Amino acid sequence: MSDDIILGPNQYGKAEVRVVRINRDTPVHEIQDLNVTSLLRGDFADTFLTGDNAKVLATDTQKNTVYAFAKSQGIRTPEEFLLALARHFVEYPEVEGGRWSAESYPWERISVNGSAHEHSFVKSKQEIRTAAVTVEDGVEYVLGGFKELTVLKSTGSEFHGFPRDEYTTLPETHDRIMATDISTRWLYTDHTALTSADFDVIYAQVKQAVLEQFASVHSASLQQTLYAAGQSVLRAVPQIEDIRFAMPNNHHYVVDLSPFGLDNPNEVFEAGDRPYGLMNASVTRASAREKPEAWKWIAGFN
Ligand SMILES: O=c1[nH]c(=O)c2[nH]c(=O)[nH]c2[nH]1
Repeated sequence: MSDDIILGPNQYGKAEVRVVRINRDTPVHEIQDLNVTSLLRGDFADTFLTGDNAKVLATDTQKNTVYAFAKSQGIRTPEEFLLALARHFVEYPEVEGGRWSAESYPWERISVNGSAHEHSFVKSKQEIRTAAVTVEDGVEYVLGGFKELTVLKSTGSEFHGFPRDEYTTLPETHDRIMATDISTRWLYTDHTALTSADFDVIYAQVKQAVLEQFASVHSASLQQTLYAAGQSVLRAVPQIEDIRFAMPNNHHYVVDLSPFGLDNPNEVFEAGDRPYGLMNASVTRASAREKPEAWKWIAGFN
């Protein structure tokens, strides 16, 4: 009896390969600390359908390749490292494309008597940098990004003018705390023209533009702040054509202190945990073709 079940889109590989690369070419060491995932797409139906592994490049081999490339190519930026891996793996005849992605954890030099130490570091997490390279139909797509950049402003945020129905209890506010953990990914238009320095420079430009907008926009909604941040990035960085955000609204509730005979003009808050508002949007150049290939299976951004 035949049925109508088929194998749909698929990929496989090694997730979360933790690689730390020290560059010791001079006494001033450099560190790159990545969490790399390699996922291959291509002529791999056999192993799913029958368990025939003749075409399967083992996930263990993919992991080893990450470590070997960290030595032989070095890691200048996450984006460049992932591009090198992608270009290597697509050389295999059964590999039609794939996704190579990374998180990058920041370390800064320990300061000793006011000087940056040569080989001692302290983890300096404000945010986690992310990168992803996708190859589909011979085209490379490069996403930069970061996640978990936690920000708060203690005034300069309002929320009112929303419709009220029988379930609405939220009071209108003209002064509130606004707080969020910014996650963003952006698509490079022409990554082939970028050098490693540019990837780092653009990363810093994006982060600065996003932070500046968060601080300086007098916000009528978190959605407005999100769009302003995206607009500012696209104006500042011509190499980016699409930037997407996920922003939870980390609510802060004014505590009612009147039972204790105390007033509370936005000074004491209960930091909410769950539930939280959640804003997702992409901000793009109207002239740019949509590129769903770059975003497919990027959780929360597609
Ligand atoms: O910035 C906000 N946007 C909303 O859509 C919303 N909804 C809500 O309850 N509070 C807020 N705040």
